[in-house]
Amino acid sequence: MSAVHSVLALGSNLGESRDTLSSAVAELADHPQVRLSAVSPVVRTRPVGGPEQPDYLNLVVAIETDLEPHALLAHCQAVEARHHRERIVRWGPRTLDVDIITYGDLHLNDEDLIIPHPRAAARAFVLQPWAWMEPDARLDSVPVAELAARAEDLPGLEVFEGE
Ligand SMILES: Nc1ncnc2c1ncn2[C@@H]1O[C@H](COP(=O)(O)OP(=O)(O)OP(=O)(O)O)[C@@H](O)[C@H]1O
Ligand SMILES: Nc1nc2c(c(=O)[nH]1)N=C(CO)CN2
Repeated sequence: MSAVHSVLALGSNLGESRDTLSSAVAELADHPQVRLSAVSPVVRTRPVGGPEQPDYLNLVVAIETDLEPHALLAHCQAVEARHHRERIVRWGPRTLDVDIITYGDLHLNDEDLIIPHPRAAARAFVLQPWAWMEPDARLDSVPVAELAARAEDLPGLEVFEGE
């Protein structure tokens, strides 16, 4: 089977977020069945949902992978765990969050894994860095740049590094 193109979104708003994101990208790529193909600029974003909490740093990456979706989720969660990710409050602050946004054209709705990520289409903190990384990208056939322009959290987003 040929490798599948997948987009992952990373976020951090506790600890040394910039360093955490850099090591997380390296750790995601450090797998025999994962090849990193692109990394977006880093953006600083206002928290969407949840309690009052610090701003986030967010980025997205594109990978080519032979891992099947649940194995990829397990790999993402192992990387989160290495950064002492704890889930205390829904949408609350975290040292590291890694979400699977797309996995080829797959649509999946399992108890523990929904692809495309169900909230990605409304989140500028995912869509804008993705559109910068892959200007022709589409999510369910809608251009990602268009979705980003419509997202309510776009005004709070600024480039932190890389553009
Ligand atoms: N596409 C996906 N990527 C990552 N996790 C997913 C996905 N779909 C479902 N999940 C499930 O969501 C669970 C909760 O994830 P998590 O605690 O990271 O949510 P969250 O980051 O607080 O909120 P959100 O899902 O809105 O980003 C995970 O344990 C995982 O099983
Ligand atoms: N700005 C921003 N807001 C969020 C984020 C995030 O990564 N960035 N992640 C969330 C849960 O996944 C909830 N809210």
